[in-house]
Amino acid sequence: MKIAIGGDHAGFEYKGDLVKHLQELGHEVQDFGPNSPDSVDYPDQVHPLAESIEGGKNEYGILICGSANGVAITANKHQGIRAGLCWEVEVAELIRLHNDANIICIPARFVSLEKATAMIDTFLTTEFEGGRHQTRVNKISCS
Ligand SMILES: O=C(CO)[C@H](O)[C@H](O)[C@H](O)COP(=O)(O)O
Repeated sequence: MKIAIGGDHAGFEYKGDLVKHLQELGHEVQDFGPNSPDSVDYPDQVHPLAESIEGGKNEYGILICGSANGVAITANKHQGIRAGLCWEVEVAELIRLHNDANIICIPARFVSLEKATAMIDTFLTTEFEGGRHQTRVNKISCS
């Protein structure tokens, strides 16, 4: 799978380990940064990552920062994005199962690397359920 990953300085430490994990699983990973732990502004990484998914270059995205709220708010400004904030593995399953999310947002300051990894594995292996949920997803866009 083609996967985009990015976030801000608060997620930098986890991002390196997650890239390695995804590559070991055979995924093609595009890293949108940051490339150091120096403080950055998360929209600078989120917008190009979201555009790469809207344009079809990547299938799914992983955004990782401190609380995951800023990256989620920013990503969801894009019409073709459904970004879900996850803090439990079951939530990572539900954003795919019920919401057809194409980006998972991970709060690095509030979950362990092990949980972040498990959430990503679940996110990438869960299919959208469709049915009543497709009706709801179709109503999300408001413009
Ligand atoms: O919401 C956020 C960005 O998506 C995060 O919580 C940021 O990582 C956080 O706001 C960064 O705070 P800092 O004090 O500048 O490290």
